[in-house]
Amino acid sequence: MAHQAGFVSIIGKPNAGKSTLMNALVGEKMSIITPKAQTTRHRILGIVNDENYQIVFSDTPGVIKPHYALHESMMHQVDGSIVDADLILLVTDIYEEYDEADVLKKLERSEAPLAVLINKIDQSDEETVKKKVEFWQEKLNPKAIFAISALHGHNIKAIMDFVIGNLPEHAPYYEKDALTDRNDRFFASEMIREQVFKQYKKEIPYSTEVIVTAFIEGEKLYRISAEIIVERDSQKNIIIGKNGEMLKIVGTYARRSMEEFFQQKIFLEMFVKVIPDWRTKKNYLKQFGYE
Ligand SMILES: Nc1nc2c(ncn2[C@@H]2O[C@H](COP(=O)(O)OP(=O)(O)OP(=O)(O)O)[C@@H](O)[C@H]2O)c(=O)[nH]1
Repeated sequence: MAHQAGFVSIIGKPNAGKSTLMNALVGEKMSIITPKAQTTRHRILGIVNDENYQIVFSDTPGVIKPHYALHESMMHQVDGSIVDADLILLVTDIYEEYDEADVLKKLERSEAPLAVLINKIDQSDEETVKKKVEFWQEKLNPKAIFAISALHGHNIKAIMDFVIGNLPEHAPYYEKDALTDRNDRFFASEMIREQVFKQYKKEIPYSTEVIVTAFIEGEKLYRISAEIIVERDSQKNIIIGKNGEMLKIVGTYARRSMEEFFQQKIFLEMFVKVIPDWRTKKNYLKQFGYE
């Protein structure tokens, strides 16, 4: 049998459940998940390997109208993943009020086969699901529609079967033992960012970036140093919290996630640094890995 391989892009609005789906499909925690919109800032590859196929999933930032340079970079990554796609999975939230115009506009650029995934059906009822299926059938006439719960793993197998059934014949794009294109430093910084999104309110998560400055793999433990970057002194104080309590909480949870992910004891130290308006400055964005 000829080997199959292809790029499968997971696209949708913020908070639709793209990262949750990606992790469910890949069977590993590749992407961080939080209840807040715009958690994902980079395109992240999650690779599923089998003797006969290689599926390269892309988790992407939620589609928004860009308000500053960071958003522009995020949307470029979405565009790139649509151009590359052999197959597109459009993730929609069952509660979304049919306003997917921005996403649909982006999809116009692609001729790749499309499946619409109606997510979070665990929070819904049969009648609503049926109406949504009819809506998408009418609107896009996609190759397939699945009603799913990414969180509860409902219908994930059906999506996998669909993907494998529509994967082109191709040699593998990555080594057959590769899981992702990202390195350990990236995942460490994402696990800190996940806690920043979970522990702080309002604009703090959106004003924050995390950079891992040292990652030393000792025999007994990994020593990880990171900078939490914010835009203003007032934000720095909030991140640190009274007597450093908030930063301690972030560190504790992030360290636990890292210990699970790396299967290693972790020593984590973090520093908070102010870079005024980093989100709008191309030179900093480049330095932080946004193209
Ligand atoms: N009830 C329910 N919640 C879900 C489901 N899938 C995802 N969620 C929740 O929806 C929220 C957003 O999930 P994510 O996977 O981070 O969404 P995303 O589309 O990657 O979000 P962005 O990074 O903003 O683009 C989280 O709180 C998830 O737990 C689902 O099937 N059912």
